[in-house]
Amino acid sequence: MHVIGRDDAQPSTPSPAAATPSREATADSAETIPPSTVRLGSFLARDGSTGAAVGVDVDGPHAAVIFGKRGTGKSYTLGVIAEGLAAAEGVSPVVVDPMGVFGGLREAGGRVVEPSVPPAAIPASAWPDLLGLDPESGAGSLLWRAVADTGASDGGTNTAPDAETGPESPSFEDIRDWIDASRAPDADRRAVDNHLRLAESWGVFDADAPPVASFAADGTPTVLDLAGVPDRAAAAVVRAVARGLYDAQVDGALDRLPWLLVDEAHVFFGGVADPALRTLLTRGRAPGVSLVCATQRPNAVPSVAVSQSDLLVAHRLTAESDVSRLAEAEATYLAGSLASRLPTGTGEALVVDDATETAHTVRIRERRTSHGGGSPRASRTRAAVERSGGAGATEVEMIGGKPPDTASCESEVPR
Ligand SMILES: Nc1ncnc2c1ncn2[C@@H]1O[C@H](COP(=O)(O)OP(=O)(O)OP(=O)(O)O)[C@@H](O)[C@H]1O
Repeated sequence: MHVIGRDDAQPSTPSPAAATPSREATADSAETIPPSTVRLGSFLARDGSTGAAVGVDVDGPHAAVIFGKRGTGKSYTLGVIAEGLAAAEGVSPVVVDPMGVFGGLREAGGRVVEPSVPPAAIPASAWPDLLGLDPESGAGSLLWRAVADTGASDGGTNTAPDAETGPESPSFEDIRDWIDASRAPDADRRAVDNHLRLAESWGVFDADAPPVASFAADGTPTVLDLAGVPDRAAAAVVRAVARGLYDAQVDGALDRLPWLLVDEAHVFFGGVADPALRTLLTRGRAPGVSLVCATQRPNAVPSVAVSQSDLLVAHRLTAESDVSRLAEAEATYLAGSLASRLPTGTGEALVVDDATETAHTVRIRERRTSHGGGSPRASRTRAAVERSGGAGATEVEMIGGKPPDTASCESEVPR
């Protein structure tokens, strides 16, 4: 098997896990999978035939991006990697699932949780931005001071959560009490109260929630189900989890290497989660935290996501701006443009490997667990099949993830 992300000429120091054969090997007896390797697929030749198996190294930490226009297989590929991580030793995958399409990972022993995080997991300085308040306004600075003084962390620079107990987190009630006792103008206090009620309504904060490192504590693949959760609330969870995993790993609180896999990653850059994701991209590999970001909008993720990634998986892209982001990955060792080498079929991808300084076309393997994504088809709804008398239909199902939830729209600040 050709292993991407591992330079065999300069092998990394083998971890204890490296000596253990992957559980994937027993799941797929037709092929022996080297230890600490996730099977990705097979080389794809120009004539459409497939060649030798291709795997991804998971012995060491990596930063990876998966690009592709809608329906080309990004989420599916992210799921393939998650499945492989679920079978590998010494790693703890955590999947951010904004569309509710990774529930099938239960079949690989995973758990799906509706995550809640302690308010302290978001630094006081980020709260005004999170709730849409100008930090320099009266209300914004009041909120900042209230969260800071009631004990929220400073973003993890010196109050990394303990894996067992975590830091003491203020509750919304504590923050409100502080504001009530302050001598701030009534208008500011009312504004902050309204915004706090909005944050409470998201249902993602809980002062008694376990520290976020617990999502990666025991190696069980964890899917953070954020379907139907407003974007800003989901971003708060991603910020808390990305930073929490980083801090826990720096503190040596985890006994496995955490992997954070983020689907629809463009939603999380540019908002409150942005600094934590950038930290993982630029500094995550030193302590051993991996990040995999999948997006259909490469132009909406920062350049640093491409420049810091040692692994790039590109499915079909057509938009000029997205293709130009891909061009940023064109290293001197790659002959010609990446865009001209992009495959066109669903589940096919160009894989650029910085470790071996090569690019290959790969057919991504099929999932062993069910995939919840895909495009709903009117022609395959129950109504359409019943009308046609069921002709040609072997199974009546709605293909796709969770239906859009009206609750997912950002609600207005309650008045
Ligand atoms: N490697 C593959 N092998 C077999 N089928 C695949 C593969 N990749 C994708 N598919 C098929 O293509 C469909 C679309 O894939 P996927 O849901 O990953 O698209 P996507 O690029 O994430 O799209 P979106 O942006 O809409 O989420 C899947 O439901 C699956 O049926």
